[in-house]
Order: sequence, then C-alpha cells, then structure tokens
Amino acid sequence: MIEVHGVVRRYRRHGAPALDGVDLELPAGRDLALVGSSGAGKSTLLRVLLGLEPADAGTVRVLGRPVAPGSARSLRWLRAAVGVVAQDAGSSLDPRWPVGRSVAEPLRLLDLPGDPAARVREVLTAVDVDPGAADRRPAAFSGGQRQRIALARALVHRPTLLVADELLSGADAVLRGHLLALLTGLGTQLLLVTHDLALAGALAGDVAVLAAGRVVEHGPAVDVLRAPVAAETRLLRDAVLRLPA
Ligand SMILES: Nc1ncnc2c1ncn2[C@@H]1O[C@H](COP(=O)(O)OP(=O)(O)OP(=O)(O)O)[C@@H](O)[C@H]1O
Repeated sequence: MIEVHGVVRRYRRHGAPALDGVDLELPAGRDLALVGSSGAGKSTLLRVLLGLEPADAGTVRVLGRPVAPGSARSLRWLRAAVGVVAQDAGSSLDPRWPVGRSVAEPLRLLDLPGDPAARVREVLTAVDVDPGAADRRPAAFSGGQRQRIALARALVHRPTLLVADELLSGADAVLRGHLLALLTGLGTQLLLVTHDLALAGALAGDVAVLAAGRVVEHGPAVDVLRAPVAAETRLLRDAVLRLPA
C-alpha cells in the first residue's frame, strides 16, 4: 500500500536533511503510527507521501503507483485514495462556510457522483456530530466537534487510507478515547503521526519510529513497546512513563 525507499528531503544545502534515507513499507490493511520527537521529520514524510513536496532522492509509491508533486489532475487518484486530517484539524475548516459545505468539498473537487447532502449527513453522524447542524459555521462548535468535523471531511469520499497528523494530541482523555474508538472502527487503513508512543500502542497496529530523518525502529506496537531496540524509542517510552499521573 505504501512503499518508501531511500527518501531524502533536504531544505538547506549544508544542513542535516529532514529525511535522510527513509525506508518504510506498509502493507494494505495494517495501521501505522509514525512516532518521533519534534523535528524528527514526521510531517515532512507525510508531505512527500501526499505529493505535496518532492523527494530529493528515493522513491514513494502508494497503492503501487509512484507519487511525485504534480497538477491536481495528475494527483486526482491519490486525493481519491487518501483522506487527510491536517495538524490543527479544527482550525483547517473555512470559518465563513457552513460546516456541511466544508465536509462536502472533497466530493465536489473529486467530482464524485451521488447526493452530497446525503453523504454529508451520513459521515457527520458517523463522527458523532449532529447532521442537523451542518448549516452552522465552525465557530458554533466546540474544538472537539471541529476536529471530528475535519475528520468527517477527510472521510467523506470513502478513502482507502486515512492520514492524520497529531489528530489526538490536543484532545482531552475523554475525547481521545472517543476519537480512538471512532478511528479504529472505521475499517479504513490508518497512518497516524504522533509524538505519543502510548497512543501508538492503543492503536494496536504497527509503530515506526523516526529519528533525525531515519526510521530507526518498525514493528508491531506491542513488541516495540515491550522491548524497544532503538535509543530514540526508549527515550519516547520513558518520556511517557515520566508523565505525572
Ligand atoms: N518548509 C521547511 N523549510 C525548512 N526547514 C523545514 C521545513 N519543514 C521542516 N523543516 C525542518 O525539517 C526538520 C523536520 O521537520 P518536521 O516538521 O518534518 O518534523 P516533525 O517530526 O513533524 O516535528 P513536529 O513533531 O514538531 O511537528 C526540522 O529540522 C525542521 O526544522
């Protein structure tokens, strides 16, 4: 489903590369949590995977097809296959638009057949937002509701893969539990970026640990959490354990 080989991404000619030869394979049907400390390269890897930025070296394939930045037309297949929840998801909704319009937007952009209003109601219901409130603007909703509306927008076109950058990091414990249950019940393959190794464990799929632009550990979450091999993974795990109760 996702194959990343030898990917390098360099922002400054002489500085350390943001991605320094990333190798990562994610077969269809396996969820992945991409973890790493701040600056490890997680968001950069997502942007390269989504064709938003070029790789300076290496190859990226999604669903067997090569990914590289291009026109909206040439990337239509990728936009149809992948739903994206951006970092700071709630504020990514257009404040001037009724939320129903924002949620329907991918259907319009991808020119998909069917009744958009019916699909918007369906997907808002799935994320536990009252579909009767679709004509209200984002300001009428709480932060947690806005996050779920952004999730609905990412899911409205029934993508095969959902990519979310720090979707759960700002959420309180109750909302986190709620979102986690929602995400794992979707039946859509997940690629979640997070600082939080405990969250990666709760997803119960695979974990890939990124450090200084390289994948230093990759395996089933239970194994990685029980017996981390890489120093960076141990640091992340110990940081979780040190958090006050
Ligand atoms: N557009 C950019 N221009 C220049 N440098 C960048 C750019 N984007 C990222 N970087 C640098 O690349 C490195 C990786 O950044 P990236 O945002 O991918 O890390 P991250 O793991 O997602 O961090 P965080 O968890 O803080 O979001 C950092 O050193 C960052 O400063």
